[in-house]
Parts: sequence; structure tokens; C-alpha cells
Amino acid sequence: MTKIVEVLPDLEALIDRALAIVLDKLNAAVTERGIGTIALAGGSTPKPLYEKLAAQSLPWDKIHVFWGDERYVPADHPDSNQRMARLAWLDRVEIPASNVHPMATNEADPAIAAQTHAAELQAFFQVKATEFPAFDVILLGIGDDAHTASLFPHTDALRVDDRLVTVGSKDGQPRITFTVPLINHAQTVIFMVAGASKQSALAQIFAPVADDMTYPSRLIAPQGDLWWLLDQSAGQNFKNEG
Ligand SMILES: O=C1O[C@H](COP(=O)(O)O)[C@@H](O)[C@H](O)[C@H]1O
Repeated sequence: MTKIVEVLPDLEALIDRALAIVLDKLNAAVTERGIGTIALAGGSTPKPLYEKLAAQSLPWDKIHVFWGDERYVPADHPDSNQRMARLAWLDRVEIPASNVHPMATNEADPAIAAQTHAAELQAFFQVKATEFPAFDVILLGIGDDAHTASLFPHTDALRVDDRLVTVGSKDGQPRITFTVPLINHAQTVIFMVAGASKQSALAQIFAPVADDMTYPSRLIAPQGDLWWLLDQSAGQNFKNEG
């Protein structure tokens, strides 16, 4: 793993840096393999990135978009991660519908939805049930509680290591989430972290010793590049490294 930490002056600079890395990695993947794969973060931080991606001229027919986690709400619900990315980006570009791979949230049992999405990933990447595919890019955020994707502190999802996708839990409400080993097989993981409310979580995530179950973002250590892009408010106690 190559870890790079960059503290950017503000959110706009952070988003511009993330955009540059995403474009570089997706274009390189398309050049090398004819296809680029990205998994999106939800929440509020990446929305301006998605709006900027909507203005780019990528080879959309060669880009495949997934989500790293999803709230267990209908696709048109205001909390839906899919909805946010569609409105900000995907509905505004000529990407084929078959290149967009949301997590379904309409099963009565979220475990079935997780299994279904895992099967879709296995079929798409042509991997066996025991293998983990390597996304070109996985975007992540963190919560004030140091969760990432829908891997929340002290939940069973943190220990799942035999599947691609599992059921997370926030305050007793189900979520669908990539597992730690799936995220860690990525070529590039980009954390985007903005705002002073993330300072104490970051301190624990970067601490030499702390409990991974309490601060789940500590579990992320991809085989490829790990980018931590922090705005000045979040990263005022950090220096650029890597
Ligand atoms: O619930 C979620 O929160 C995190 C962080 O969101 P933010 O609003 O603080 O940017 C996000 O990364 C995750 O995908 C989402 O489901």
C-alpha cells in the first residue's frame, strides 16, 4: 500500500484534487483494459465532485459505476446515495443505463439484497465466490464516528471477510455495504474528508494505536494507493505525506 495524505486549503481544492485523481485513474484503466470501474461514496462531501464529473468528457460507455454503500431506502428517497449521485452526475451524462450498478433496496430482507449485489459483482468482474475483485477507484468518506462506507463502530459488518457485500447497521437501521476485504482489494482508495467535525475521528484513525472496532476507517488498507484528501478544517493537525 502507498499512503498519501494531502491537506488542501478548502473543500473546493479538495474536490479538484479528487477529480484529477479520479480522471487519471479511470482514463488509465480505460487505456489499459478498455474499461474503468469506480465505486461511489454517499453522504454530502462527494456531491460537488459528482457535479464536476458531470461536466467531464469521459468515455462514458467504458465507465462502470457502483456504490460502496447504500442506505436501505427506496431509490427515490432523499437519503438514497444512488439518488444523490444520479441527480448530481449520472443523469446528466451519456452513460449507458447498463453501466450503472446500484445496490437494490427493495428486498424485504436486506441480506438478500446484499447477496444479490455480491452476485452481480462476481458476474461483472468474473471472479469466483471466494475471490475479491479489484476496483480501479473506490471513493470513501468518514463519519464523525470514524465509520466509512456503512461500516459502523462495533457492528458485525466489520468482521465479515468471506463476502463482497454485507448488511451494515446504523442505529438499528440496515444499510448495504462493501466489506473491508473488497475495499482493500482496490487499486485506488480515495478518502475525502471535510469539516472540523471530522477532526477527532481523524486523530483516532491515524493514531499509532487505537481500536479498529471503535474507529472502523482504520481497517482500510488497500493493496494499491490510499489517498487521504483533507480540507484545512478537517486536517489542521496533519501535514502532507507520501
Ligand atoms: O452515511 C454515510 O456517511 C459517510 C460520510 O458522509 P458525509 O456526509 O460526512 O460526507 C459516507 O461516506 C457514506 O457513504 C454514507 O453512506
